[in-house]
Amino acid sequence: MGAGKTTVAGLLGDAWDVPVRDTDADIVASTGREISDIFVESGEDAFRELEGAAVTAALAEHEGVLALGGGAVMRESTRELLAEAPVVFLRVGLTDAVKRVGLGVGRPMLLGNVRSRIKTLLDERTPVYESVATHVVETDNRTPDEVAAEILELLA
Ligand SMILES: Nc1ncnc2c1ncn2[C@@H]1O[C@H](COP(=O)(O)OP(=O)(O)OP(=O)(O)O)[C@@H](O)[C@H]1O
Ligand SMILES: O=C(O)C1=C[C@@H](O)[C@@H](O)[C@H](O)C1
Ligand SMILES: [Mg+2]
Repeated sequence: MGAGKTTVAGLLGDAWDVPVRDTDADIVASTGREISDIFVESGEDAFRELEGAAVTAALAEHEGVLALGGGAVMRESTRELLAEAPVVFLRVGLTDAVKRVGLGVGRPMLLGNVRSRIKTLLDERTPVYESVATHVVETDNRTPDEVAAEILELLA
């Protein structure tokens, strides 16, 4: 969270002139509920089921750029589906992530102490992100435009 997946996906879509999808936005659109409401009302497991279905649908239907939710690749079936595609891991360090998410509003996985929650998630997830990625791009101290420019070069 705060790596810039949604932001950078939009820039790549503009640069390549291709459609962009975002699994978080797809879940909100298909359920008519905000992500934080899904977590509160139905729990994380229910959200992860919806997310798995959203990734499956997007990878089947969509040609363009797909931004995933920050926890999507923790699901094995999602990792398997992604094996067919170039996958860019936008790396963000703790300090920049904390600055970018602010109080973490609308990000239920950050409830409590935002800094400590981000540290825990980064520690748990970084090895998984690295295992799924075909490309790793550093985002600390770089603007979204600079990040997108590197990806355009990597995937040219
Ligand atoms: N490289 C960057 N430098 C500074 N701010 C950034 C950068 N990338 C994104 N941001 C800002 O950080 C915030 C979070 O970005 P964004 O929503 O794109 O992250 P995300 O990875 O999609 O997060 P989530 O996993 O919660 O969906 C936004 O306010 C965005 O403008
Ligand atoms: O990192 C996570 O687990 C999440 C990231 C967001 O993109 C949303 O998918 C949701 O807030 C959960
Ligand atoms: Mg996002």
